[in-house]
Amino acid sequence: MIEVQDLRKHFPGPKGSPAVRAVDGVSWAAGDARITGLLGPNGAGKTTTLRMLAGLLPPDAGTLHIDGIDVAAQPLQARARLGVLSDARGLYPRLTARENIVYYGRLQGLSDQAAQARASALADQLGLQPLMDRRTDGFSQGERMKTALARALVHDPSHIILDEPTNGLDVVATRALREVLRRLRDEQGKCIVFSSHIMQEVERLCDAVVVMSRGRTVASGSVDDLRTLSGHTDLEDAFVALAYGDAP
Ligand SMILES: Nc1ncnc2c1ncn2[C@@H]1O[C@H](COP(=O)(O)OP(=O)(O)OP(=O)(O)O)[C@@H](O)[C@H]1O
Repeated sequence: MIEVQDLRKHFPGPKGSPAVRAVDGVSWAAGDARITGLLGPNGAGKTTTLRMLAGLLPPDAGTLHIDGIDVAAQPLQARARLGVLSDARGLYPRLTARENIVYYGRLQGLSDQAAQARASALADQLGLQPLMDRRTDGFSQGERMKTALARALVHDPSHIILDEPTNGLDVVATRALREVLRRLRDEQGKCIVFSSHIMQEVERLCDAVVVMSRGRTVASGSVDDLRTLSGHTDLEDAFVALAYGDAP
């Protein structure tokens, strides 16, 4: 389970301007064996929230817990339970897909043998086999995403966070990713959180949705709860009403 409580992060604004309130009082919880969507328009604070959860950025205030472990107080223990697929993907272009995955496994404390075995198992699971011994330089967006996902899963984390994972993916790759995430939820009980700005995408996959806007949590619940809360049956209308208030 992931719990985020009254999280805040401000960045200094350009000279003479007020600080950017990237995250300004965000609270939510994501349960095990569930897929939770962090839904918000551009600049809502989703990436900043996920970066703090991953221990990559210190919060100004608030707390983050993974299975009750305080990310600030015990970052290594928290990190061990977390698989992170960042927006940037961050693969080493001169290494093959296999080497990228194994290297990360080694960083996570796996033996070489265990990391190699995990890489092969994940390659089967994600349909990566034909790519495993190619350098990732020149990989397509979908190939990069699959490799980065395998790398995020190499240490078999119980929690997985994904920042806009379908960015740049075609419809087939998007469907394949959805299927993988469903299997991780249903067969392995993983706690999965992913960010998106597309309501329809969240509807197809998520058990629970947290709507963020301007650095705050503005609504949370099931997709049906959000429809009821906003008074709109059309999902796009519901999202616009919740995220932008009275905007068109
Ligand atoms: N390092 C930084 N320095 C200054 N401002 C930042 C920094 N990182 C993020 N911001 C600002 O914080 C706000 C929230 O950004 P964030 O990337 O978290 O939003 P997001 O919801 O992930 O948006 P998107 O969907 O466009 O990726 C934005 O206004 C952004 O410009």
